[in-house]
Amino acid sequence: MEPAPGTGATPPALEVRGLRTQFPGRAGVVRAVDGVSFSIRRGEILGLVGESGSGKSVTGFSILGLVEPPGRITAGQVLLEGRPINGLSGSALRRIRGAEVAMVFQDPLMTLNPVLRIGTQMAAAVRAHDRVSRAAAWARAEEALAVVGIPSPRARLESYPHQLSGGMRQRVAIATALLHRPKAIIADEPTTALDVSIQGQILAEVRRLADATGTAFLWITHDLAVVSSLADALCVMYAGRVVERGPASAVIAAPRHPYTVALVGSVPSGHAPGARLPQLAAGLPPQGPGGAADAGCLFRTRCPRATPVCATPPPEAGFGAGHTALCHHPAGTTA
Ligand SMILES: Nc1ncnc2c1ncn2[C@@H]1O[C@H](COP(=O)(O)OP(=O)(O)OP(=O)(O)O)[C@@H](O)[C@H]1O
Repeated sequence: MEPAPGTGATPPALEVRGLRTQFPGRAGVVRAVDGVSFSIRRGEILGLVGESGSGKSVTGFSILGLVEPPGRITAGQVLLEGRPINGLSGSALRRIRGAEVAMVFQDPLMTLNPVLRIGTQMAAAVRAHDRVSRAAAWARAEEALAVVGIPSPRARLESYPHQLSGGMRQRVAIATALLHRPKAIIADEPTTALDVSIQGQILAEVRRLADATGTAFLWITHDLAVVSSLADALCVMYAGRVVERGPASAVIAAPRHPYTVALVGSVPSGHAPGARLPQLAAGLPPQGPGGAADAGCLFRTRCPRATPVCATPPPEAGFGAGHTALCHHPAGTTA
Protein backbone atom coordinates (compact mmCIF):
# COMPACT_ATOMS: atom_id res chain seq x y z
CA MET A 1 0.00 0.00 0.00
CA GLU A 2 2.98 2.29 0.51
CA PRO A 3 3.93 4.53 -2.41
CA ALA A 4 6.60 2.94 -4.57
CA PRO A 5 9.91 3.95 -3.08
CA GLY A 6 12.36 5.86 -5.22
CA THR A 7 12.95 5.56 -8.92
CA GLY A 8 13.21 2.26 -10.71
CA ALA A 9 10.71 0.53 -8.39
CA THR A 10 7.70 -1.10 -10.02
CA PRO A 11 4.92 1.48 -9.86
CA PRO A 12 1.75 0.53 -7.99
CA ALA A 13 -1.10 -0.86 -10.09
CA LEU A 14 -3.29 2.03 -8.98
CA GLU A 15 -2.22 5.16 -7.21
CA VAL A 16 -4.27 8.15 -6.10
CA ARG A 17 -2.50 11.31 -5.01
CA GLY A 18 -4.14 14.23 -3.23
CA LEU A 19 -7.56 13.67 -4.80
CA ARG A 20 -10.16 16.35 -4.11
CA THR A 21 -13.74 16.23 -5.35
CA GLN A 22 -16.43 18.66 -4.35
CA PHE A 23 -20.11 19.39 -4.89
CA PRO A 24 -21.89 22.69 -4.45
CA GLY A 25 -24.22 22.45 -1.46
CA ARG A 26 -26.77 24.77 0.12
CA ALA A 27 -24.48 25.54 3.06
CA GLY A 28 -21.38 25.90 0.87
CA VAL A 29 -19.07 23.51 -0.88
CA VAL A 30 -19.29 19.81 0.13
CA ARG A 31 -15.74 18.47 0.18
CA ALA A 32 -16.76 14.88 -0.51
CA VAL A 33 -13.18 13.78 -1.15
CA ASP A 34 -10.66 16.03 0.55
CA GLY A 35 -7.08 15.15 -0.28
CA VAL A 36 -7.20 11.35 -0.51
CA SER A 37 -4.03 9.43 -1.36
CA PHE A 38 -3.32 5.70 -1.50
CA SER A 39 -1.64 3.13 -3.67
CA ILE A 40 -2.42 -0.50 -4.43
CA ARG A 41 0.12 -3.02 -5.69
CA ARG A 42 -0.56 -5.74 -8.24
CA GLY A 43 -2.71 -8.45 -6.68
CA GLU A 44 -3.33 -6.39 -3.56
CA ILE A 45 -6.79 -5.76 -2.11
CA LEU A 46 -7.19 -2.39 -0.42
CA GLY A 47 -10.31 -1.97 1.69
CA LEU A 48 -11.73 1.56 1.76
CA VAL A 49 -13.96 1.68 4.80
CA GLY A 50 -16.02 4.31 6.58
CA GLU A 51 -19.56 5.20 7.49
CA SER A 52 -22.17 6.36 5.02
CA GLY A 53 -21.33 9.72 3.46
CA SER A 54 -17.60 9.53 4.21
CA GLY A 55 -16.72 9.82 0.50
CA LYS A 56 -15.93 6.22 -0.48
CA SER A 57 -18.13 6.05 -3.57
CA VAL A 58 -17.16 9.50 -4.77
CA THR A 59 -13.52 8.39 -4.51
CA GLY A 60 -14.31 5.41 -6.80
CA PHE A 61 -16.20 7.52 -9.31
CA SER A 62 -13.46 10.15 -9.30
CA ILE A 63 -10.81 7.54 -10.15
CA LEU A 64 -12.84 6.55 -13.20
CA GLY A 65 -13.61 10.14 -14.22
CA LEU A 66 -17.31 9.50 -13.65
CA VAL A 67 -18.15 12.46 -11.42
CA GLU A 68 -21.13 14.27 -12.93
CA PRO A 69 -21.36 18.09 -12.89
CA PRO A 70 -21.93 20.13 -10.79
CA GLY A 71 -19.56 17.82 -8.91
CA ARG A 72 -15.96 18.30 -9.94
CA ILE A 73 -12.48 17.05 -9.25
CA THR A 74 -10.46 20.06 -8.16
CA ALA A 75 -7.08 18.48 -7.47
CA GLY A 76 -5.09 15.28 -7.49
CA GLN A 77 -3.72 12.60 -9.74
CA VAL A 78 -4.80 9.09 -10.59
CA LEU A 79 -2.06 6.82 -11.95
CA LEU A 80 -2.40 3.37 -13.47
CA GLU A 81 0.94 1.59 -13.33
CA GLY A 82 2.53 5.01 -13.01
CA ARG A 83 0.64 6.58 -15.94
CA PRO A 84 -1.63 9.52 -15.10
CA ILE A 85 -5.18 8.92 -16.34
CA ASN A 86 -7.07 11.88 -14.97
CA GLY A 87 -7.26 14.82 -17.31
CA LEU A 88 -7.40 12.48 -20.32
CA SER A 89 -9.96 13.27 -23.00
CA GLY A 90 -13.33 11.51 -22.91
CA SER A 91 -12.43 9.05 -25.66
CA ALA A 92 -9.04 8.21 -24.13
CA LEU A 93 -10.71 7.62 -20.76
CA ARG A 94 -13.38 5.42 -22.35
CA ARG A 95 -10.63 3.27 -23.84
CA ILE A 96 -9.11 2.81 -20.39
CA ARG A 97 -12.41 2.25 -18.59
CA GLY A 98 -13.41 -1.37 -18.78
CA ALA A 99 -10.11 -2.44 -20.29
CA GLU A 100 -7.52 -1.20 -17.80
CA VAL A 101 -9.64 -0.25 -14.84
CA ALA A 102 -13.16 -1.55 -14.27
CA MET A 103 -15.89 -1.05 -11.71
CA VAL A 104 -18.28 -3.45 -9.99
CA PHE A 105 -21.31 -1.97 -8.22
CA GLN A 106 -23.52 -3.13 -5.37
CA ASP A 107 -26.35 -3.72 -7.82
CA PRO A 108 -25.14 -5.73 -10.83
CA LEU A 109 -28.27 -4.62 -12.66
CA MET A 110 -26.59 -1.21 -12.93
CA THR A 111 -24.22 -2.72 -15.46
CA LEU A 112 -26.25 -5.65 -16.81
CA ASN A 113 -28.85 -4.91 -19.45
CA PRO A 114 -32.07 -6.73 -18.46
CA VAL A 115 -33.20 -7.35 -22.04
CA LEU A 116 -29.99 -8.88 -23.37
CA ARG A 117 -28.65 -12.36 -22.80
CA ILE A 118 -25.55 -12.53 -20.58
CA GLY A 119 -23.48 -13.83 -23.50
CA THR A 120 -24.58 -11.02 -25.80
CA GLN A 121 -23.58 -8.32 -23.38
CA MET A 122 -20.34 -9.93 -22.27
CA ALA A 123 -19.34 -10.50 -25.90
CA ALA A 124 -20.12 -6.85 -26.61
CA ALA A 125 -17.87 -5.90 -23.68
CA VAL A 126 -15.07 -8.01 -25.18
CA ARG A 127 -15.53 -6.44 -28.60
CA ALA A 128 -15.68 -2.89 -27.19
CA HIS A 129 -11.92 -3.10 -26.69
CA ASP A 130 -10.68 -6.07 -28.76
CA ARG A 131 -11.20 -6.80 -32.45
CA VAL A 132 -12.20 -10.42 -32.26
CA SER A 133 -14.95 -12.42 -33.96
CA ARG A 134 -18.33 -12.83 -32.31
CA ALA A 135 -17.57 -16.52 -31.71
CA ALA A 136 -14.22 -15.73 -30.11
CA ALA A 137 -15.90 -13.10 -27.91
CA TRP A 138 -18.51 -15.65 -26.72
CA ALA A 139 -15.70 -18.09 -26.00
CA ARG A 140 -13.89 -15.45 -23.90
CA ALA A 141 -17.14 -14.75 -22.05
CA GLU A 142 -17.64 -18.44 -21.31
CA GLU A 143 -14.09 -18.74 -20.04
CA ALA A 144 -14.59 -15.68 -17.81
CA LEU A 145 -17.74 -17.15 -16.26
CA ALA A 146 -15.86 -20.35 -15.51
CA VAL A 147 -13.05 -18.35 -13.87
CA VAL A 148 -15.46 -16.81 -11.34
CA GLY A 149 -16.92 -20.21 -10.49
CA ILE A 150 -20.19 -20.15 -12.43
CA PRO A 151 -21.34 -23.71 -13.11
CA SER A 152 -22.38 -24.63 -16.68
CA PRO A 153 -21.00 -21.36 -18.06
CA ARG A 154 -22.07 -22.08 -21.64
CA ALA A 155 -25.70 -22.49 -20.60
CA ARG A 156 -25.51 -19.37 -18.43
CA LEU A 157 -24.44 -17.28 -21.42
CA GLU A 158 -27.89 -17.92 -22.85
CA SER A 159 -29.64 -16.62 -19.70
CA TYR A 160 -31.13 -13.19 -19.14
CA PRO A 161 -30.02 -11.39 -15.96
CA HIS A 162 -33.37 -11.94 -14.19
CA GLN A 163 -32.96 -15.71 -14.61
CA LEU A 164 -29.89 -15.69 -12.35
CA SER A 165 -29.71 -15.36 -8.57
CA GLY A 166 -28.28 -12.19 -7.04
CA GLY A 167 -25.01 -13.98 -6.26
CA MET A 168 -24.71 -15.32 -9.80
CA ARG A 169 -25.43 -11.88 -11.25
CA GLN A 170 -22.66 -10.41 -9.11
CA ARG A 171 -20.29 -13.13 -10.32
CA VAL A 172 -21.23 -12.19 -13.89
CA ALA A 173 -20.47 -8.54 -13.10
CA ILE A 174 -17.06 -9.54 -11.68
CA ALA A 175 -16.38 -11.81 -14.68
CA THR A 176 -17.25 -8.92 -17.01
CA ALA A 177 -14.95 -6.59 -15.10
CA LEU A 178 -12.16 -9.16 -15.44
CA LEU A 179 -12.64 -9.76 -19.20
CA HIS A 180 -9.76 -7.52 -20.22
CA ARG A 181 -7.52 -8.43 -17.30
CA PRO A 182 -7.64 -4.85 -15.95
CA LYS A 183 -4.84 -3.49 -13.83
CA ALA A 184 -7.39 -2.51 -11.21
CA ILE A 185 -11.00 -3.12 -10.26
CA ILE A 186 -12.98 -0.71 -8.12
CA ALA A 187 -15.67 -2.68 -6.31
CA ASP A 188 -18.29 -0.54 -4.54
CA GLU A 189 -20.17 -2.59 -1.90
CA PRO A 190 -20.39 -5.53 -4.33
CA THR A 191 -21.46 -8.13 -1.79
CA THR A 192 -23.59 -5.99 0.51
CA ALA A 193 -26.91 -7.13 -0.93
CA LEU A 194 -26.01 -10.83 -0.84
CA ASP A 195 -26.66 -13.32 1.91
CA VAL A 196 -23.76 -14.18 4.15
CA SER A 197 -22.79 -17.57 2.71
CA ILE A 198 -22.89 -16.34 -0.90
CA GLN A 199 -20.92 -13.30 0.19
CA GLY A 200 -18.27 -15.54 1.73
CA GLN A 201 -17.96 -17.61 -1.45
CA ILE A 202 -17.54 -14.50 -3.59
CA LEU A 203 -14.96 -12.99 -1.23
CA ALA A 204 -12.93 -16.21 -1.38
CA GLU A 205 -13.16 -16.14 -5.17
CA VAL A 206 -12.03 -12.51 -5.30
CA ARG A 207 -9.03 -13.28 -3.11
CA ARG A 208 -8.08 -16.14 -5.43
CA LEU A 209 -8.58 -13.96 -8.54
CA ALA A 210 -6.44 -11.13 -7.16
CA ASP A 211 -3.64 -13.62 -6.46
CA ALA A 212 -4.01 -15.41 -9.80
CA THR A 213 -4.46 -12.42 -12.13
CA GLY A 214 -2.48 -9.72 -10.33
CA THR A 215 -5.46 -7.39 -10.62
CA ALA A 216 -5.46 -4.81 -7.83
CA PHE A 217 -8.78 -4.31 -6.04
CA LEU A 218 -10.12 -1.22 -4.33
CA TRP A 219 -12.86 -2.75 -2.17
CA ILE A 220 -15.27 -0.08 -0.95
CA THR A 221 -17.44 -1.11 1.98
CA HIS A 222 -19.03 0.03 5.20
CA ASP A 223 -18.63 -3.56 6.46
CA LEU A 224 -15.54 -3.98 8.58
CA ALA A 225 -16.12 -7.75 8.86
CA VAL A 226 -15.86 -8.08 5.06
CA VAL A 227 -12.61 -6.19 4.74
CA SER A 228 -11.06 -7.81 7.78
CA SER A 229 -11.28 -11.18 6.07
CA LEU A 230 -10.54 -9.97 2.54
CA ALA A 231 -8.28 -6.93 2.41
CA ASP A 232 -4.50 -6.81 2.66
CA ALA A 233 -4.55 -3.15 3.61
CA LEU A 234 -7.11 -0.68 4.85
CA CYS A 235 -7.80 3.00 4.45
CA VAL A 236 -10.34 4.39 6.90
CA MET A 237 -12.21 7.44 5.60
CA TYR A 238 -13.91 10.05 7.69
CA ALA A 239 -15.54 13.16 6.21
CA GLY A 240 -13.69 12.91 2.92
CA ARG A 241 -10.27 12.24 4.40
CA VAL A 242 -8.24 9.08 5.03
CA VAL A 243 -7.70 9.21 8.79
CA GLU A 244 -5.95 5.85 9.24
CA ARG A 245 -4.20 3.39 6.96
CA GLY A 246 -2.09 0.29 7.25
CA PRO A 247 -2.05 -3.49 6.99
CA ALA A 248 -5.63 -4.70 7.58
CA SER A 249 -4.61 -6.97 10.43
CA ALA A 250 -2.76 -4.16 12.25
CA VAL A 251 -5.54 -1.61 11.82
CA ILE A 252 -8.17 -4.01 13.10
CA ALA A 253 -6.09 -5.47 15.93
CA ALA A 254 -4.78 -2.11 17.12
CA PRO A 255 -6.77 0.80 15.70
CA ARG A 256 -5.15 4.15 16.47
CA HIS A 257 -7.42 6.92 15.24
CA PRO A 258 -10.28 7.40 17.74
CA TYR A 259 -12.73 7.13 14.83
CA THR A 260 -11.32 3.73 13.81
CA VAL A 261 -11.34 2.70 17.46
CA ALA A 262 -15.07 3.50 17.54
CA LEU A 263 -15.67 1.57 14.32
CA VAL A 264 -13.75 -1.50 15.41
CA GLY A 265 -15.29 -1.33 18.89
CA SER A 266 -18.74 -1.25 17.37
CA VAL A 267 -18.18 -4.57 15.61
CA PRO A 268 -18.48 -7.28 18.25
CA SER A 269 -16.46 -10.41 17.60
CA GLY A 270 -18.65 -12.90 15.85
CA HIS A 271 -20.27 -9.91 14.15
CA ALA A 272 -22.43 -10.99 11.25
CA PRO A 273 -20.98 -9.75 7.97
CA GLY A 274 -23.34 -7.29 6.32
CA ALA A 275 -24.45 -5.50 9.48
CA ARG A 276 -24.08 -1.76 8.97
CA LEU A 277 -21.60 0.30 10.88
CA PRO A 278 -23.46 2.46 13.35
CA GLN A 279 -24.03 5.97 12.12
CA LEU A 280 -21.87 7.91 14.55
CA ALA A 281 -23.62 11.16 13.62
CA ALA A 282 -25.69 12.31 10.71
CA GLY A 283 -23.74 13.36 7.62
CA LEU A 284 -20.51 15.25 7.34
CA PRO A 285 -19.46 17.62 10.12
CA PRO A 286 -20.09 21.31 9.53
CA GLN A 287 -17.43 23.13 7.58
CA GLY A 288 -16.07 26.62 7.99
CA PRO A 289 -17.92 29.75 6.79
CA GLY A 290 -18.89 29.39 3.12
CA GLY A 291 -17.68 25.80 3.14
CA ALA A 292 -14.07 26.85 3.78
CA ALA A 293 -11.75 23.96 4.51
CA ASP A 294 -11.37 23.12 8.18
CA ALA A 295 -7.73 22.16 8.55
CA GLY A 296 -8.23 20.66 12.01
CA CYS A 297 -9.31 17.12 12.73
CA LEU A 298 -12.92 16.84 11.56
CA PHE A 299 -13.66 14.11 14.12
CA ARG A 300 -12.85 16.38 17.08
CA THR A 301 -16.46 17.33 17.78
CA ARG A 302 -17.27 13.66 18.45
CA CYS A 303 -13.92 12.51 19.80
CA PRO A 304 -13.46 11.43 23.42
CA ARG A 305 -9.74 12.28 23.21
CA ALA A 306 -10.14 15.77 21.69
CA THR A 307 -8.31 18.77 23.13
CA PRO A 308 -7.99 22.34 21.79
CA VAL A 309 -4.97 21.35 19.69
CA CYS A 310 -7.28 19.19 17.56
CA ALA A 311 -8.49 22.36 15.84
CA THR A 312 -5.06 22.50 14.20
CA PRO A 313 -3.94 20.16 11.38
CA PRO A 314 -3.39 16.65 12.78
CA PRO A 315 0.06 15.16 12.32
CA GLU A 316 0.58 11.77 10.71
CA ALA A 317 1.53 9.44 13.56
CA GLY A 318 3.36 6.26 12.53
CA PHE A 319 3.17 2.83 14.19
CA GLY A 320 5.45 0.80 11.93
CA ALA A 321 4.81 -1.37 8.86
CA GLY A 322 3.01 1.47 7.09
CA HIS A 323 0.39 1.84 9.82
CA THR A 324 -0.37 5.54 10.30
CA ALA A 325 -3.12 7.71 11.74
CA LEU A 326 -3.81 11.41 11.23
CA CYS A 327 -4.26 12.33 14.86
CA HIS A 328 -2.91 14.49 17.68
CA HIS A 329 -3.85 11.89 20.31
CA PRO A 330 -3.82 8.40 18.77
CA ALA A 331 -4.94 5.48 20.90
CA GLY A 332 -2.18 3.58 22.61
CA THR A 333 -0.19 6.77 23.28
CA THR A 334 -0.27 9.11 26.23
CA ALA A 335 -0.07 12.25 24.10
N1 LIG B 1 -24.19 14.03 -6.78
C1 LIG B 1 -23.96 14.58 -5.59
N2 LIG B 1 -24.35 15.83 -5.30
C2 LIG B 1 -24.11 16.40 -4.11
N3 LIG B 1 -23.46 15.79 -3.10
C3 LIG B 1 -23.04 14.53 -3.32
C4 LIG B 1 -23.27 13.85 -4.56
N4 LIG B 1 -22.73 12.61 -4.48
C5 LIG B 1 -22.20 12.52 -3.24
N5 LIG B 1 -22.38 13.66 -2.56
C6 LIG B 1 -21.96 13.91 -1.18
O1 LIG B 1 -20.62 13.51 -1.04
C7 LIG B 1 -20.41 12.93 0.24
C8 LIG B 1 -19.77 11.57 0.06
O2 LIG B 1 -20.71 10.66 -0.54
P1 LIG B 1 -20.34 9.14 -0.90
O3 LIG B 1 -21.50 8.61 -1.66
O4 LIG B 1 -19.01 9.07 -1.55
O5 LIG B 1 -20.27 8.47 0.53
P2 LIG B 1 -20.06 6.93 0.85
O6 LIG B 1 -18.99 6.89 1.88
O7 LIG B 1 -19.84 6.16 -0.39
O8 LIG B 1 -21.44 6.57 1.51
P3 LIG B 1 -22.45 5.36 1.19
O9 LIG B 1 -21.84 4.15 1.83
O10 LIG B 1 -23.72 5.80 1.84
O11 LIG B 1 -22.54 5.30 -0.31
C9 LIG B 1 -21.76 12.89 0.93
O12 LIG B 1 -21.85 14.00 1.80
C10 LIG B 1 -22.73 13.04 -0.19
O13 LIG B 1 -23.91 13.67 0.24
